[in-house]
Amino acid sequence: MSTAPFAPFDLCIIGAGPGGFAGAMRAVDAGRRVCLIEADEIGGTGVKWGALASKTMWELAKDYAVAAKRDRGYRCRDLQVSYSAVRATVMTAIEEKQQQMRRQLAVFAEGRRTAPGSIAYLQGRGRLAGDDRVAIALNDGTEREIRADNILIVTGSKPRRFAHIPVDQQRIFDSDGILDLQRFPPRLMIIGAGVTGCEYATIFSNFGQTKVFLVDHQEMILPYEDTDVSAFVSRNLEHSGVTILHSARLRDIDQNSDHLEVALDFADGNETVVAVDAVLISIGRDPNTRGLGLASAGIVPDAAGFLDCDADCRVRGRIYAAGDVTHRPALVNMAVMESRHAVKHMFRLPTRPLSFPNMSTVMFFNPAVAAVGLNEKGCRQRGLTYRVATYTNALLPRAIAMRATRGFVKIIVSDDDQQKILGMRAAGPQVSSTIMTIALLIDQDMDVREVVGSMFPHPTMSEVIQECLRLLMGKSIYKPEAFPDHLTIRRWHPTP
Ligand SMILES: Cc1cc2nc3c(=O)[nH]c(=O)nc-3n(C[C@H](O)[C@H](O)[C@H](O)COP(=O)(O)OP(=O)(O)OC[C@H]3O[C@@H](n4cnc5c(N)ncnc54)[C@H](O)[C@@H]3O)c2cc1C
Ligand SMILES: NC(=O)c1ccc[n+]([C@@H]2O[C@H](COP(=O)([O-])OP(=O)(O)OC[C@H]3O[C@@H](n4cnc5c(N)ncnc54)[C@H](O)[C@@H]3O)[C@@H](O)[C@H]2O)c1
Repeated sequence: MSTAPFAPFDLCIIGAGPGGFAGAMRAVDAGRRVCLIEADEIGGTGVKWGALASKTMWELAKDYAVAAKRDRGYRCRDLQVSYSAVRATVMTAIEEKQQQMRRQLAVFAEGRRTAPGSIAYLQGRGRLAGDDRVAIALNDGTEREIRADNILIVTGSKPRRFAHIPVDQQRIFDSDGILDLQRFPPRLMIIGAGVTGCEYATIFSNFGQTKVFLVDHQEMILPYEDTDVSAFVSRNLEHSGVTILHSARLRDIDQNSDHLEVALDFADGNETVVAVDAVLISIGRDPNTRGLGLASAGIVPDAAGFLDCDADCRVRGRIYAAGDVTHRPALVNMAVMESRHAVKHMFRLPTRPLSFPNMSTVMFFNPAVAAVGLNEKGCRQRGLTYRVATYTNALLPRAIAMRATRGFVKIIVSDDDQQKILGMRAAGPQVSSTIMTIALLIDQDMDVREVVGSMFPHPTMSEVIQECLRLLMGKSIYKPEAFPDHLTIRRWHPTP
C-alpha cells in the first residue's frame, strides 16, 4: 500500500451518486476538506443507471406516443424510431450531467483553491479500515489509505437478482443493463411491477415497437399504493397494450437460440409459459454494503444489508450514512436531503430536523402519478381518521384543452376541525409541478383555507388542487350530485 500524501480530511465520502455529490458540496460550503471516492461512473444510479437515464427515455417515449396519436387533427406520416438512436440521446443526457459534475469537481479540486473548502476526488473502491480510516483500491491498480474526522457512506444500491436466473445483460436484463439492448425487442417480459417495472413498461409500450408483459407476485401492481391508484395505472398500461400477469412467480427461463420461454406459476395453482425475446428483472434493490469493511468500524448492517442510522443519519460515532444504502425510500431527493443534513450535523451547522411527511415523488407512467405524504393505506395503518376527496381531470379546462383528461387528484385530510393535509396522489400531465403546492402546504403546516382563498392562474393544471380542496370544504364549483363519477368524497375512521 502506498503512503498517502494526504493530511487527514475533515470528511471522507464513499460514493459519488447524487447523495455523495450533494454532501461534498455542502461540506465545501462550510470550508471543509473533503475526499470523495467513486468506484464507477460519477452520478451513480441517479444519473446513469436510474433516474436521469430512465427519465430521458421516458420523455422520448412520451413524445413518440404523442406523435403517433391520431385524434389531434394532425397525423404524422412515416414515424420511425430505433433503439440505438434512443440510446444515443440518453447517453448524451447522461454525459451532459456527468460533465457538469466533473467540471464542478475540477473547480473545487484540492490544491486548486485558495479559498477554504476543497475536494480530492479519488476514483476507486473505498472500504472502511477503522473508525476514521478508509482504504481505497484505486482504479489504476494502486492502494491508498486516508484518514478523515468524519465518514459518510453513500454507496447506493443495486438491482436485486433471482438466485437461479443469471442476468447476462444480453437477453436477460436488469435496470443497470437496459441501455445495452441492441434493438427494441418484439416481446419483453418485465418481472416486478414496482415503480421501476411500471416505468419501463410505460416506456417500451409508448414506443410501440414491443409487446410488453408485466408480471408481479402480488395481486396488484404497485402493491404499496392504494387500490384506486394501482387500478388506474393498470388500466392505462393495458390501454397501451401491456399484458399484466398478477399473482405470478417466475419458475424458470428456458433460453432457446432465438427466444426465451418464461415459465410462471400462479397463486391459484395454474401455470403458463410465455415466449419472449428479452426479460427485464425489476424485483427491488439491495444496498451496496458488501466488501465495505463495516466490521472494522464495529458496524453491523441489518439482515438485508441496509445501514441503520439515527434521525441525523449517524450510524456510529463519526460515521454517517445517507441515500439508498439506508432504510429510507430510495429516491434522489431523499439521498440529497439526508446527505446534506448529515454534513450539517457533523459540522454543527444550523439545520432543522429531517422531516418526511412532505416527501414527494413522481412515478413516470402514462400519465405520470405524483405522491406526497400518506396514502389511504398509510392512514389506516396508523389508525388515523380522515376524509378523502377525488376530483378528476375530466372537469378541468386545461386538461380538456390538452385533450388529456385521464387523471385525477386525490387529497386526504384529517377528519377534524383542523383539516390538516395528510397526503395527496395526483395523476395527469404536469403533476411533477403541481404536487409542490401540497408538499409546501404540508411542510409549512398550513391551513387548507389559505390555498382555497388564493387566486390560481387559469387555465392551469394546478386549479384541480384548489377545486379538490374546495370539494372537501363543500364549496366546489362543480358538484358531486351532477358528476358522481368525477367528484367523490369519503370519510374513514378506525373501527373501535
Ligand atoms: C430505473 C430507476 C429509475 C429511478 N428513477 C428515479 C426518479 O425518477 N426519481 C428519483 O428521485 N429517484 C429515482 N430512482 C432512485 C434513485 O436513482 C436513487 O434513489 C438515487 O440514485 C440514490 O442515490 P445515492 O447517492 O444514495 O446512490 P447511487 O446513485 O446509487 O450512488 C452511489 C454511488 O456509490 C458508488 N459506490 C458504491 N460502492 C462504492 C465503494 N465501495 N466505493 C466507492 N464508490 C462506491 C456507486 O458506484 C455509485 O456511483 C430511480 C432508480 C432506478 C433504478
Ligand atoms: N420515479 C421514481 O421516483 C423511481 C423510479 C424507479 C425506482 N425508484 C425507486 O427505486 C426503488 C426500487 O424500485 P423497484 O421498482 O426496483 O423495487 P420495488 O421494491 O419498489 O418493487 C419491486 C416489485 O417487484 C415485485 N416482486 C418482488 N419479488 C418478486 C418476484 N419474485 N416475482 C415477481 N414480482 C416480484 C414486488 O411485489 C414489487 O411490486 C423504489 O423504492 C423507488 O423509490 C423511483
